[in-house]
Parts: sequence; C-alpha cells; structure tokens
Amino acid sequence: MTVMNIGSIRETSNPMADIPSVLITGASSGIGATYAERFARRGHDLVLVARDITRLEALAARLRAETGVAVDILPADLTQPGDIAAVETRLRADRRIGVLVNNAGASLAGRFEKQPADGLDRLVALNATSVVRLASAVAPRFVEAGAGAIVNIASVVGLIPEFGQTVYGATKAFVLFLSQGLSFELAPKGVYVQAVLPAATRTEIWERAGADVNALPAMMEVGELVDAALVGFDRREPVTIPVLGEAGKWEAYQAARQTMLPDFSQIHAAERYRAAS
Ligand SMILES: NC(=O)C1=CN([C@@H]2O[C@H](COP(=O)(O)OP(=O)(O)OC[C@H]3O[C@@H](n4cnc5c(N)ncnc54)[C@H](OP(=O)(O)O)[C@@H]3O)[C@@H](O)[C@H]2O)C=CC1
Ligand SMILES: N[C@@H](C=O)C(=O)O
Repeated sequence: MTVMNIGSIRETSNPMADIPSVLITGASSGIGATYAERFARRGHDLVLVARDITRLEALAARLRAETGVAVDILPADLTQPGDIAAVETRLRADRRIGVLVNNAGASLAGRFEKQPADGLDRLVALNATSVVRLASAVAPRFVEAGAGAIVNIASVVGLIPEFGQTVYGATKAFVLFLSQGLSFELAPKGVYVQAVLPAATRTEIWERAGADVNALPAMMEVGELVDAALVGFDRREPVTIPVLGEAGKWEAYQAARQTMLPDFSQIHAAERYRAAS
C-alpha cells in the first residue's frame, strides 16, 4: 500500500511509516464519525473531539478493535473557552497530529428575527470561531514542518443567501473564505487546506435543529459524502463540492469574482455612483 504523506507527498513502501494522526472535531456522530472511520481504515491514529463522552468512547473502542489504530478521545465543548483551549494545546503539543478536520458544527432553527441572540452567538462560536482558533493552533507547527493538512467543513449553504438560514450560512461562508485565504497563505509553505462544501446530508444535524429528517426531501448518505470529500482530499483540491457535477461551474464563479479585482483598486467612486451634477 502506498501512503501519501500530507502536504509533501512522499511515497513509502512501509504502510505504517509516516502516517500522521488525525484530530477530528464533531467526531461523535455524522460526518465527523464517518471521517474517523475512514481515516482509521487508512491506518491513521485518531484524536476524537466532541461533547458526548459515551459516544466518543464507543466509537473509539469499535475503531481500535476493527482497525488496530490508536484512538484518543478529547471531550470538549468548543463553545467553552476552557475546553477549546485544551484542544488547542493538544494541537500545538502533539507533533504526531498532521491532519486537523474542523468538522464540529450545528445549525439553528427559525428565521433570523426569531432566533435568540445567545443561540446565534453559540452558533458563531462553534461554526466559525472554533474553526479559526483550531486552525490557528496548528498552523505554526505545520508551517515549521512544511507539511500538514487542515480540512474545514463548510456547506453549500454558505453560497446561498436565498436559502433562508442566514447566520448558519454566514458561518459557512466564513469557513469557505477562511479556507481559501489559508490555502493562499499556507499552500506555498507545504500546508494543504481543504474546504468541503456538503449539500444536504443525512445526519443528526437536522433533528438537533428540530427538523424531522424523514419529512425532508431525499438527501445524500453520509458515507457517500465523506468518500467524495476524501477523493478531493487525495487530489489536494482546495475546494471540494461533492454534489457539483461540473468543476467548471465553480471555476467560472471564481473567475467572475476575480474580474472585479482591478476595480477594487480604484480611488474614485464609479461613474454609476456619482451624484448627478
Ligand atoms: N448534514 C448536513 O446536511 C450538512 C452538514 N454540514 C456540516 O457538517 C458538519 C458536521 O455536521 P453533521 O455531521 O451533519 O451533524 P451532526 O449533528 O451529526 O454532528 C455534529 C457534531 O458536532 C458536535 N458538536 C456539536 N456541538 C458541539 C460543541 N458545542 N462542541 C463540540 N462539538 C460539538 C456533535 O457532537 P456532540 O453533540 O457530542 O458535541 C457532533 O459530533 C457541521 O459543520 C455541519 O455544519 C455541512 C453541510 C451539510
Ligand atoms: N446543515 C445543512 C443545513 O442546515 C446544510 O448545511 O446543508
């Protein structure tokens, strides 16, 4: 089996050599738990982060038994400063960790004017602040090593203000922008950054937000989502949108955005904004 090391792709005949550990947030269910299973089957030791200790312990025991990899659990509520600090410390100190999967996240039911400010604050803390804090914790060590990978789970909703999940979508737009910016800054230094944009995927996020997933339109199964995201990961794709059939549509979107850049260096208001004299 050829093992590709993250960042600098080195091939080795020894299947157990140079396989970095993977720290996955939101690993107790859904996409995170599936990433844990897939990376364990690839031979990566794991550090699993979430709040539910019982579920983390059960998953860890199963993966140890089924794959033989080492699995640590690190219970943490990523909206709580003391807890996220412990995860940051692990990321800084544990030099075996070569992949960070920033997956933990939630959505919030209701329309903006009905959503409580405290709920919105927690949503931003989990979906956005925790992502940037954990990336910040690990980036210096990855840059120093000239290798490493940061996988940030965004969402297609971050591209759809019309979807009506405004703050959730805003957090996902933040994750996408953060990932693209980090890729611009860190890829030249050997660090791979991937934004993954799932569409609707069958996980507990729906029930946790008060929806009946069985009453919703059909959606992707979580194993198919993660397997597609890992195809993008293995290709070192900076932005992976598993449901997008034509890569050219994303490339055209990026190109259209970049056509505006020369205008952003203008020092006078555009003609269309000049008050009629
Ligand atoms: N399912 C979908 O349709 C889509 C999901 N996504 C994104 O995928 C990611 C994973 O969600 P998904 O698997 O669907 O949903 P799940 O609800 O199944 O998983 C969410 C995970 O995040 C953890 N989590 C929730 N709150 C906290 C917290 N405060 N601190 C630490 N961990 C927390 C949960 O564990 P615990 O409760 O044990 O803490 C759980 O492991 C999210 O970022 C989501 O926005 C993106 C697009 C589509
Ligand atoms: N989690 C879903 C919406 O709530 C999504 O990101 O599609």
